[in-house]
Amino acid sequence: MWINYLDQALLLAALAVSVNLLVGYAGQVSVAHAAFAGVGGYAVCFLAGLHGWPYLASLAVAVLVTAVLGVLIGLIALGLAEEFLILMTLAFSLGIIGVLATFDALGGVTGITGVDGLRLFGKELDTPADWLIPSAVVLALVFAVCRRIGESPYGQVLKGIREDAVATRALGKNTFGYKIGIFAITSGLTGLVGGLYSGWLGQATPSAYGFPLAMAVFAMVIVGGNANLAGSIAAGIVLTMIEPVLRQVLAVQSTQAALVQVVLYGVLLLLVMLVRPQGLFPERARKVAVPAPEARAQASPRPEPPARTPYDEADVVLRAEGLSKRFGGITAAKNIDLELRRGTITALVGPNGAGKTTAFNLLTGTVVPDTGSVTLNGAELVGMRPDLVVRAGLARTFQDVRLLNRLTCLENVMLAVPGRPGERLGPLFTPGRGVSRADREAAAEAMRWLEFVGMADEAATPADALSYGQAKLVSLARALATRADVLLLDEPASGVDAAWVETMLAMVAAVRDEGRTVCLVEHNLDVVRQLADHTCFMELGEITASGTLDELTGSARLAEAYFGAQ
Ligand SMILES: Nc1ncnc2c1ncn2[C@@H]1O[C@H](COP(=O)(O)OP(=O)(O)OP(=O)(O)O)[C@@H](O)[C@H]1O
Repeated sequence: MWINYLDQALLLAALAVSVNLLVGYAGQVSVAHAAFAGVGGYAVCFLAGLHGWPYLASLAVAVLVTAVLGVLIGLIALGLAEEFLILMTLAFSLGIIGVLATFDALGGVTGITGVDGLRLFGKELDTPADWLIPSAVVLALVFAVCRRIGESPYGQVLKGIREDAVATRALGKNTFGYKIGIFAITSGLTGLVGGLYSGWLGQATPSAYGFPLAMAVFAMVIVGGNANLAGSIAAGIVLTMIEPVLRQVLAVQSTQAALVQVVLYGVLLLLVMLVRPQGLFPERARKVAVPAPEARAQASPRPEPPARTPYDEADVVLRAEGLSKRFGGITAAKNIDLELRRGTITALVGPNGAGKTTAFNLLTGTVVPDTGSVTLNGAELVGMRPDLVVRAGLARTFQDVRLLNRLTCLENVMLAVPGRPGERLGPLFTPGRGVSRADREAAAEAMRWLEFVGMADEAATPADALSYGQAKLVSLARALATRADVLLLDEPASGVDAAWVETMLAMVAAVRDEGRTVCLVEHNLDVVRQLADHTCFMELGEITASGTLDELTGSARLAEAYFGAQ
């Protein structure tokens, strides 16, 4: 009796672990995963139960079918905002269960029942005790896979997506690809668990995989703690055991016990969300070790700054021609021509709403222009995904900083370091030390950029504990760590307290002295005067004047329209 419940607890815990990888790490809330488990369960009962397939082969099909289903549904649902994702996956979950219940071959509304005689490795799975080891092995396997992914550079990218998908994409990550990938992996894992669950139940029925199961799994994830896989196991086992304890220990009737269990799930969920929204166990923060000073020194020493070339003689690195963008009736960008020259700083100035941030969005591919072209070292960027634009060598910072709050400063910057093998699944599951070695090197490189901006002492500090000025410096380090040649800095000094402005100015000048090309949007003309080699004036989406700041401020029209008010 108790062993039977333990089997169930282990399998539900495995479901909770896989859903936690999706919800807790990647922040993608899916209600469809209980239904994916149902697809796995039906696949096994249909193939092994009704058609005599070997159990292992039918489990493999269950994993494959649910992973493919995950990709298909992910492609439709994951482009949506998070609140719509919940609704969309709820709709898919109802649809999947509804479709399964319509096929006569799958037993219609009663499902496939009376499945027995399943065998694994020659052993018949008959009694609850027979299911204990397969259930424990599946839980261990799901835990190992989810932990490997979650606590790796891949998992760091997932957490980045959870914190701020736009900022993570601006660090060169294909966020949509990662979302599809993790949706498919967790779907496949739930399909596997469903295959075991239905085998253990001896049936696959629409009611077993409906909304109550989805809620039970959510309760386990939330009570156990987001991104805490061990917490999900503990919560999975404890919550599943409520019903048997009510029945066996407190002698509550079985139908009442099931009802009380559902009510308790609800109460627990409410309590946890009100009192401890992060779950009973906090997020299991992966400790990225702060590199020792020797390790940092070895990480690609900075080359001597090249001698500076006068602005007019410097090569054009980035050229925008005829960029235009309308949003409904608003012309946010009109025929913008812009040249950024190697090793120089260009400033974009102009009144609020002039289109400066839009210009950055158009250059980086965040917004697709209606017309025009952008070339970086001769290569066309228009039409390229924003993460590929970063990889091509054009990175940006944001006016509102957009650090990944629950990640440390070091993790924020590490995430920008390109080419980490642990961000791909293949190397993660290949034996060898390549992933951890590359990770140590990335940490040393990230540390070098934190040192560069004077933030090395805050490496282990979560980003949300920084002052605004510190956060802007870390965001600069993060842009530098992308190794992009051209940096677009959106108001690097705005909102920064006086104590940090000088540091920020020195940093931006140092970035130029390294030979990188900078374009900055800035309202503070003192900052522009100190930094910019060239200034473009924007109004109503157009660049209407350019030259040195003194030339622009000398224009009577501009002085009256804008500079006079400064
Ligand atoms: N996604 C969008 N949808 C609709 N309108 C937009 C969008 N993005 C920008 N705009 C509009 O385009 C115009 C230019 O905005 P933008 O933010 O680029 O100006 P800005 O010069 O950066 O302003 P600020 O100095 O205040 O940051 C504004 O009228 C703005 O409302």
